[in-house]
Amino acid sequence: MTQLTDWKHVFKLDPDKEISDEALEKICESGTDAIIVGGTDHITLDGVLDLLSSIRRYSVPCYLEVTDAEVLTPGFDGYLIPMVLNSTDKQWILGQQHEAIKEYREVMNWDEIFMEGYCIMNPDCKAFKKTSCELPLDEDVLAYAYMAEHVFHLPVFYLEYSGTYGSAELAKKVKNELQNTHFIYGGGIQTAAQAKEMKEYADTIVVGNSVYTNLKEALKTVKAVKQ
Ligand SMILES: CC(C)=CCC/C(C)=C/CC/C(C)=C/CC/C(C)=C/CC/C(C)=C/CC/C(C)=C/CC/C(C)=C/COP(=O)(O)OP(=O)(O)O
Ligand SMILES: O=P(O)(O)OC[C@@H](O)CO
Ligand SMILES: [Mg+2]
Repeated sequence: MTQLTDWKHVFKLDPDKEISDEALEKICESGTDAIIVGGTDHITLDGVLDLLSSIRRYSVPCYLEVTDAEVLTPGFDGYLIPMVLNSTDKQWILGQQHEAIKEYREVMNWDEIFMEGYCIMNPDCKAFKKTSCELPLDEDVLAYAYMAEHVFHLPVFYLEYSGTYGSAELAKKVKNELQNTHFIYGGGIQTAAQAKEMKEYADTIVVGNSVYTNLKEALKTVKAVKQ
């Protein structure tokens, strides 16, 4: 199975959104490196389990991005745990994680768990509002990337523009800041050209909403970064 550090392209599917069997087949058979199941709002255990069982018809690796401890469930190939570095509220950096660790530490297998240092850059997205983020300047983002690698030794730094296409110039600067921490970019990728541009700098690009709005174009992003 492809390791997270080898991922070039992933699709992120939201258990709160409808997807047809036909669309799911195209996504899972697209050649993407993995599917991440995750979202910010209305994430229920039933929704997560339904999506997991549909994805399990295919061989693509499937990871859960844990945004609510209530939906933690076995059966995924791996678990991604966000820490929102530009949140102004400690609960989204360490607090929720701390509470969950008290409950789950006995069953935590660190070979399949990856902490993600998030920097959320779109003030209009749900995750930015929910986690009371402040919009960082470029120099702040670079300092967060530096902290992710050298202070917290996080396996992943995630530059998140959910819902809007971000700055490739900033992504380039972030890449230059990271040597060991894996760099994920996500947000607003709708076309092959955008996927290619961000993949110049990010180790992995994530395509989310556009699978629900223009699947045909979204599928082209896979080939664009794998050539
Ligand atoms: C039982 C079992 C199998 C256990 C396995 C062991 C295990 C994995 C234990 C984990 C324990 C642990 C530390 C859990 C953490 C729990 C937790 C709730 C952490 C907080 C995470 C967090 C900071 C969430 C905030 C929201 C956030 C950052 C979401 C990230 C995803 C994101 C930005 C989505 C984009 O928004 P989207 O929803 O797509 O927006 P649209 O709908 O507008 O598109
Ligand atoms: O939905 P989009 O904007 O593609 O963003 C993907 C992902 O980074 C969301 O967490
Ligand atoms: Mg989404």
